[in-house]
Amino acid sequence: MSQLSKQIMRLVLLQLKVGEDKSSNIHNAVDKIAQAVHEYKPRMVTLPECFNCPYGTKYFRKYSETIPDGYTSQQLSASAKAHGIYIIGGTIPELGENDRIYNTCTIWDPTGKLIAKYRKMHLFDIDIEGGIRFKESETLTAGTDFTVVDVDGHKIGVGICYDIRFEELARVYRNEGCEMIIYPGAFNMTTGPLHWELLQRSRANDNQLYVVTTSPARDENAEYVAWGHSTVVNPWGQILKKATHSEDLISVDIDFSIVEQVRAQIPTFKQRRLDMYVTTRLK
Ligand SMILES: NC(=O)CC(=O)C(=O)O
Repeated sequence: MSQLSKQIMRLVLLQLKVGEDKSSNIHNAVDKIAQAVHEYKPRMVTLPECFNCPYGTKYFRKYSETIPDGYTSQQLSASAKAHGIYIIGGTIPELGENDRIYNTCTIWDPTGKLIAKYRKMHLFDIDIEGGIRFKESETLTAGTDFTVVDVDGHKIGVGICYDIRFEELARVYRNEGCEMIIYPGAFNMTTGPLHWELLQRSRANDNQLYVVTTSPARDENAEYVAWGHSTVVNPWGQILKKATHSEDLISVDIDFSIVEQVRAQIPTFKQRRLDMYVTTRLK
């Protein structure tokens, strides 16, 4: 598969329609991955949060699967191998140890091997008056591990949706040397217009790295209506590409040399006053 240079990586974001038919959701993802490869020859493809299952607590257990031997994992592994690409496998409800359910992202290398998985660390429990109430913790368990993968010498951190609100997680990834953070995510019609873009640009600017989000497409008839607008933000905090709210496929060439450029020109990381930020004050 094409690799433009060590510094440039072609990425395709797949903003997919998701409905109640699990098999169609999975096969749509597999077909769209093939289409993306045919049209753009990417090195990496990213999928949305909950791409095989509607986003809702009542669905998670029913749609859950073990990783890596469940059907969805097998399909992603086969796609990564057939096309010789990395796949950031959005998320699926994972049936884990002790019958617990996690919201989990799987990451596949071009041989079809599962190189990492990430379980959503901050569960989406909110209650906005006149807006939206959602409580992932009714059915999900929070993850406890950070996930960094190395792709062609570039470190990429993984978070999921609500995780983007926590600057500490992004900072951990920056401290680990990440040049990009990928967040599969499904914001909604209340928080999407308010915060989706703001948070992506904030995390990118705070940490001087690329931020990539991949959302399900909007379905006005679903119980949870996703905001859409999968996005790529560069380390300057500028939006490079943004999808609409419908099913969409966007391709972008990531230039990792920009990371170095921004960090050299605005060296905030080195200028931090770690002597002043006493941890108790941050609590
Ligand atoms: N769905 C999420 O996890 C997060 C979200 O919609 C928000 O933070 O807003």
